[in-house]
Amino acid sequence: MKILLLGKNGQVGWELQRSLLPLGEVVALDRASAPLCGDLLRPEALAETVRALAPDVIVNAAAYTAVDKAESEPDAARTINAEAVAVLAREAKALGAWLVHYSTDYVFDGGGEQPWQEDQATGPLSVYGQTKLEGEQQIAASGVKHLIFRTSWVYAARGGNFAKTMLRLAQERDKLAVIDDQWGAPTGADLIADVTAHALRTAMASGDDLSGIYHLVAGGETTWNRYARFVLETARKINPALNLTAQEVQAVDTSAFPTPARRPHNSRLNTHKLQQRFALDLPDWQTGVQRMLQEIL
Ligand SMILES: NC(=O)C1=CN([C@@H]2O[C@H](COP(=O)(O)OP(=O)(O)OC[C@H]3O[C@@H](n4cnc5c(N)ncnc54)[C@H](OP(=O)(O)O)[C@@H]3O)[C@@H](O)[C@H]2O)C=CC1
Ligand SMILES: Cc1cn([C@H]2C[C@H](O)[C@@H](COP(=O)(O)OP(=O)(O)O[C@H]3O[C@@H](C)C(=O)[C@@H](O)[C@H]3O)O2)c(=O)[nH]c1=O
Ligand SMILES: [Mg+2]
Repeated sequence: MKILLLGKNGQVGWELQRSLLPLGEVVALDRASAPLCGDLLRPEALAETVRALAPDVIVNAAAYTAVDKAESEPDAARTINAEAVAVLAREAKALGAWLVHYSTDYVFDGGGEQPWQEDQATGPLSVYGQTKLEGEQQIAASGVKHLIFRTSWVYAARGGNFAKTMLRLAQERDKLAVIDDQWGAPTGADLIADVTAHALRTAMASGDDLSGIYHLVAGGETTWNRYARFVLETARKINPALNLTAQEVQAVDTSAFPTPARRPHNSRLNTHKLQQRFALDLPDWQTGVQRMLQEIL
C-alpha cells in the first residue's frame, strides 16, 4: 500500500510519519519538497503529484493554522484549507483512493455546554473555522472515501502550541492572564496519529461503510486557564530548577483578552461515534500532556 502524507513537519504530520509506517510505503512531503510538489498554495501542482504517485491513501496533515492571522489573510487560508483540499478529494476520488483529513472544533459556534456531535449544525466564528468547514464540505461533496477527524487544542513535543507558549511566558513574566470561559480538550498529536493509523486500517478493511466525519479528542474537559495551570504545576514537579517566574495565572473572560479571531466558548467534542465504530478508548487529556512535558523538560 502507498500512502501520500502532506504536511509532514507539522505537529500531527510529524507523528504520522511514525504511526503510518506499519501500514505501507509512506511518501511524506512538505511545502518545500521537490521535485514533487507538496505545497497546498499550488493546488494544481499538487494534483500532478497525486497523479504521478497514484497513492492508495492521501493523508493531509497540512493546514493554515494561524487562527488570528487568518483574519487578515483569508485568501491564503482558503486556498490551503479548502481549495487544495477540494483538489485532493477530486484526485483521490479519480484514483479510488481514501482521503484522510483533519478539521477543528472551530467549525462550531461554541453555544451551549454539551459536547458537539458530528451531525450537529456548524457555525464558524472565524476565517480559520470557516475555511476548515469549507474543506470538510468539499470532501463530502466529492464522493471520495474519507475519514475526517475533527480535533481540538493540539499539542506535541515538536512544534508550536499553547502549552509551550505558557511555559515560555511563565519564564518571561511574573503574572499570566488566561481565558477561563472557553472549554475544550487538549489533544496530543501522537494520539491523533495513532488513532488515525488504527482507524484507517479498520476503515479500509471494511469497504466504505466507515467513511465519514469523526470527533477525535482526548477525554475530559478543561479551560485554557485550567490547562495553563496544569502545565505550569506539572512542569514545576518535573523540573523544580525551571525558572518559572509567573506566580499567578489570572482567570479572565474572553472579553478581557481581545484577539482578531473570535473563538468558541464551548469546544467540547463528543467522541462516542469514533470510540464505538473503531472499538477505541480515548485517554484523559492530562495523561498525554504530562507525557509531553516529561519529554520536553
Ligand atoms: N493545532 C491545533 O490546535 C489544531 C489543529 N487542527 C487541525 O489538525 C491538522 C494538523 O494540525 P497541526 O499539526 O496541529 O498544525 P501545524 O500548524 O503544527 O502544522 C501544519 C503544517 O501545515 C503546513 N503547511 C502550511 N501551509 C502549507 C502549504 N501551503 N503547503 C504545505 N504545507 C503547509 C505547515 O508548514 P509550515 O510550518 O511550513 O507552515 C505545517 O507543517 C490541521 O488540519 C489543523 O487544522 C485541528 C484542531 C486543533
Ligand atoms: C497566549 C494567550 C492566549 N490566551 C487565550 C487565547 C485563546 O482563546 C486561547 C488559546 O490561544 P491560542 O492562540 O494558543 O489558541 P488557538 O491558536 O486559537 O488554538 C486553536 O488552534 C486551531 C488551529 C484549532 O484548530 C483549535 O482547536 C485551537 O487549538 O488562550 C490567553 O487567554 N492568554 C494568553 O496569554
Ligand atoms: Mg495558535
